[in-house]
Amino acid sequence: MLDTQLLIMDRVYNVIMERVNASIVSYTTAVSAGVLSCYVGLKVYRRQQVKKKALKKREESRKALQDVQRSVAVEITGPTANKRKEILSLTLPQLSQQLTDGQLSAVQVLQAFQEKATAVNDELNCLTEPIPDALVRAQNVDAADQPLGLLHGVPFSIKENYLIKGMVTTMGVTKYLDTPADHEDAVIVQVLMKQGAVPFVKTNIPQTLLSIGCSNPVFGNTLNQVDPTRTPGGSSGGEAALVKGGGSILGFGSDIGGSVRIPAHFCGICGFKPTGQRISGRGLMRGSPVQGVISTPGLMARDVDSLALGMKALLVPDMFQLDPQVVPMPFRQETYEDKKPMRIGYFTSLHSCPPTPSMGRAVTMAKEALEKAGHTLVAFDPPDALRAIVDMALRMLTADSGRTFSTKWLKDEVIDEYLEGQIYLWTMPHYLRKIVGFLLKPFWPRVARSISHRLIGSVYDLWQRLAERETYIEQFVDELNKKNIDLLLCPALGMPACKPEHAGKTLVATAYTLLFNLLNFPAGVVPVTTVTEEDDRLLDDWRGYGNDAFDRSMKETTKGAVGLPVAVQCVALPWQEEKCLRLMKEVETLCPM
Ligand SMILES: CCCCCCCC/C=C\CCCCCCCC(=O)NCCS(=O)(=O)O
Repeated sequence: MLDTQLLIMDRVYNVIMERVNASIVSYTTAVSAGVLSCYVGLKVYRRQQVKKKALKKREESRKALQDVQRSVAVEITGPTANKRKEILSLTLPQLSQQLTDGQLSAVQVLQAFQEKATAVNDELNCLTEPIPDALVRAQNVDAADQPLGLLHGVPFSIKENYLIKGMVTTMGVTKYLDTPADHEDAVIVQVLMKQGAVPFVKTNIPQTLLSIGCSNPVFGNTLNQVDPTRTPGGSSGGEAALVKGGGSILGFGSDIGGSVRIPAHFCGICGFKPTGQRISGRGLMRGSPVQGVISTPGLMARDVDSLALGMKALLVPDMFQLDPQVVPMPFRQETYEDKKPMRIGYFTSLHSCPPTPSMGRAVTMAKEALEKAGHTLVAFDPPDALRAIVDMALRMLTADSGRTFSTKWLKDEVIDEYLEGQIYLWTMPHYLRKIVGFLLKPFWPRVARSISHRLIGSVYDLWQRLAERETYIEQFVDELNKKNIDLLLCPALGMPACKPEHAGKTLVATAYTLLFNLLNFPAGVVPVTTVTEEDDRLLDDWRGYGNDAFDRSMKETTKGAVGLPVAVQCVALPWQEEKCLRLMKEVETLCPM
């Protein structure tokens, strides 16, 4: 009897447990499915909200730009239109002279540039927003009893990452759309305004600023006027596109790996980045607070004299007071105007990153012209460039394993279509870098090396890298001294303007610009030629470093670039901005475009 009872109880227990188990499984499945769909739903919802927010801002900025455009519209054939054409054809020194003499008014000049800038924007999408009180500022300049400074009444444009009180600064990231700058304008803007200049528009950038393209989910993609299927470059791409289109006479950007020089070269204008702390970077939002690769503001214009005047206007006591970290050294006009023959080092290629054919040809062209003009050109081979670019610069740029990207800038953001692949390069985990590097090494050693480079794992590691950089700078300077040279002429980049979809795959081309951020030398680019049919033919046999993935992307994007501008790069020793600009001016004079 007891046995039967036990058996029945056992069966009942089993039946109950089976049911309980079954319901636990279905309950757990249901809960997990619920949690998962809530998570996915929330993600999708958040994404939509981010997209909506971005589109709302884009629409607002489009309307604000249209309002400006309407407010300055005039009869195309009337006298005002003719005067505006005349204003737009002047160089910066001519324009500031005529404003100072009272031949032109600040309002008249501002309106000419507002009309042109908005027209260029209709074509290229290079502007982000108009600066709201530009007209009032121009009116105040006109009301002054005497000229206010070197740039009395000159309108200028700034990259989106320059803070302007009351305006948002986003770097193409929507989480910053709700926080307009409440403090003060960037120091550069303050100093230029004290010199009588009028900031009037902000220009487009790539999301996060660490790209050589110019696209972001808030303001969209900017086009290159010379070939709209190509990018104007980055990160100061909107600025270069605007200056090239004639919508601004003086533009300001920032540069940690070439962001002023690359877009200037892609668009066919002049661009200059000084030594870090020669001009103030205070009030600029940065893509990365990296150590050892120096980010600095820079200038863009159609000619070198305009860059020199821009520098002169900045290097004044107002700047040294507003930012005491800036070296208080005024512009040395006599060095810029010096006529003594120069001794210049040159190279047409870095062994670790050979440029596509037009880039080396441009250097040879400028070298021969300089020699003919009486200067001495000496071959120079930058020491250990691959180690400098990969083991020092790239390693320091990715020192935080991409955490600034993934947690600070891009968490819960829509990532720009042209940035997606590149983000992976910054954020790839160390173990994966090692595996990918190991697999690629036998076929593409350079690609393997730049992917699998060791991340910086400790403060000790960081100190070692910073010390290595110091030693490298000394080694580089020693090599220059041995040859008795303090100026360099070299390719502006590894290739002419690329297509936006190739911007992330051709970063290797930045070896030429990044090197001088690592060294912290002043450097600028001047257009000297355009890509020819012959350059395009030579490209067919071009293999670069070893026809690896980097070379193939550079080749693919360079194919068909006939007619695109090609610049050379001029470089000087730290604090020798005036010498660098002098070499740029000489190249510009000897190789007119
Ligand atoms: C010779 C071998 C090369 C190996 C591969 C190197 C790959 C290079 C990878 C990355 C280079 C980073 C360049 C990033 C573009 C920089 C754009 C820029 O300057 N942005 C400005 C940011 S700022 O904070 O406003 O200054």
